[in-house]
Amino acid sequence: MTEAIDIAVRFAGVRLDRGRRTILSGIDLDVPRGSITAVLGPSGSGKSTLLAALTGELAPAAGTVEVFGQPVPQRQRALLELRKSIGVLLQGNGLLTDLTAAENIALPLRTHTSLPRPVIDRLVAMKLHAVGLRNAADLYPRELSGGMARRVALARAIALDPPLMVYDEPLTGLDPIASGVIMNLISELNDNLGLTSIIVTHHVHETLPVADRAVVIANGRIVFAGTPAELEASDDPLVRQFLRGEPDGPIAFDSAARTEAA
Ligand SMILES: Nc1ncnc2c1ncn2[C@@H]1O[C@H](COP(=O)(O)OP(=O)(O)OP(=O)(O)O)[C@@H](O)[C@H]1O
Repeated sequence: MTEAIDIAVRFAGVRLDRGRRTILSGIDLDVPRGSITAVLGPSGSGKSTLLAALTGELAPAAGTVEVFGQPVPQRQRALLELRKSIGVLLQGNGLLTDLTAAENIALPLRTHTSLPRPVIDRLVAMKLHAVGLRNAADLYPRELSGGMARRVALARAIALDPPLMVYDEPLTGLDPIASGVIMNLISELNDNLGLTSIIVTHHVHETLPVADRAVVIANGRIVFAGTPAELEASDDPLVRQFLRGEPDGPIAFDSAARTEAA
């Protein structure tokens, strides 16, 4: 087996700019196939920007981003193909309010496949089962708790059986019990379906237990990459400041983040 086959996502010498501003630079990162990688960092550090490069929303100003050995394409058609292999769970869930849970999950199947209705119904039932919501098929988003809605969004994200899952702040707005359920599901789905998962979050303590690898972003670069145990043991002042959530230290919080926190 070649090395490329074992690597699901590779960033090599990547610089990411927003307008004239460089948000991240010198990004070298390998995400092993089958792993769960937690991407951690303070608000405004560039975690979502990193994801945008992975899904092709933002082209790197320098370096290369590869998904399953292929450079993330710039051309729209090739990009749409790539995106079918990446399941994305966004903070806001993005469920359509006038569709039931089952109809929301069926949407990507209807849009991207020509499978007959009974097959789609079957697949939707399987996805609902996978997230533990077999009985919620006919409920509308307004009838779901926050944790249930997140699970429906997760079922929709895996509808097309993408080999790579990307989670952007999957715990936002959830109480500790619902958070535990979601983290367990992310971990179970990764193992049972043979996925690779990248979780962008500032919920360090909830995420590290299910992660194989952790990456910390701060001050425009990767300041740590290793196992969760290595992260906990790190004596790097930047890492310690982030883990302890201290406002003062070597991490320079940008003004946008400061305004948000105020
Ligand atoms: N579309 C955009 N146009 C211009 N600047 C942007 C855009 N998106 C993000 N930024 C800026 O890039 C920086 C990094 O933002 P990003 O959202 O990637 O950080 P983050 O670590 O995901 O933050 P959070 O944890 O708050 O979601 C911020 O200073 C932000 O203001």
